[in-house]
Amino acid sequence: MPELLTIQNLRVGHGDAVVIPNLSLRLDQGEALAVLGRNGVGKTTLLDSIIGVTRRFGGNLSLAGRDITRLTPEARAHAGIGWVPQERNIFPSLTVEENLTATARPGKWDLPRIYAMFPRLQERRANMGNQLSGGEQQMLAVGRALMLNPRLLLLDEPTEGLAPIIVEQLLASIRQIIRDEGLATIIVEQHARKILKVTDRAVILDRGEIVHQARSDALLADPSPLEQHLGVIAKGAAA
Ligand SMILES: Nc1ncnc2c1ncn2[C@@H]1O[C@H](COP(=O)(O)OP(=O)(O)OP(=O)(O)O)[C@@H](O)[C@H]1O
Repeated sequence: MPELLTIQNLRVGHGDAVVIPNLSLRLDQGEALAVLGRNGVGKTTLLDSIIGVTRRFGGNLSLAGRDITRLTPEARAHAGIGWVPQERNIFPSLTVEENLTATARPGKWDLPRIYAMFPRLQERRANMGNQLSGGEQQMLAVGRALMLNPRLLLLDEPTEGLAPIIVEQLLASIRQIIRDEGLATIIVEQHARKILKVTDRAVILDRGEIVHQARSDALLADPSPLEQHLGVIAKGAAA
């Protein structure tokens, strides 16, 4: 598969603090990557650096062969990076449908497809953003990112704070986006074992560095690196 995202010797952080000292990573077209690690190791900072909202001290990024290192977040979105932030950032005073269409761009992901994937959003299409449950907000955040018709989708802890049945529904939708639609995706997730069933490959971060990388099926077959690097988190997520 041709290369989609290439990160070379990236050094980023916030203010004067370097969170990721020197990270290189490659994602192929259509590939799904899980980013795992304990709290505070820099997973969100990695996603933030791909959308361009961190302070960069060095290194570069390219998307489908185009250098995006110096592009603004808006220009990166235009270049094809869709982002679902941890906070979801739903527009509270817009309806579900307005949230979906406000930033949409033409392509195969349109309202009928989003509603087919998330029938609940169609039922709630006239409700305001601030009238939604956590699960509905997360579906809306994913739907809105897809409506940008991105070539790369970034998901930051999509299942955080959701009830177990909603987590399963959302993971099924994410699996469909990855497996059936072939959309290249990077997912930060605390439910390590659940997300490994959806992704092709995983990296484990510790203090801003990749300390382990493997195919997801290999990590599921031998989860000892999860236990070594994630400790109680991996065990807690085993169910
Ligand atoms: N906007 C910010 N300003 C200053 N420091 C920040 C900011 N965002 C994150 N940090 C710091 O950067 C480090 C990495 O945080 P980050 O959120 O990337 O980790 P994480 O692995 O995503 O953790 P979590 O699972 O808790 O979200 C932490 O020490 C955090 O306090």
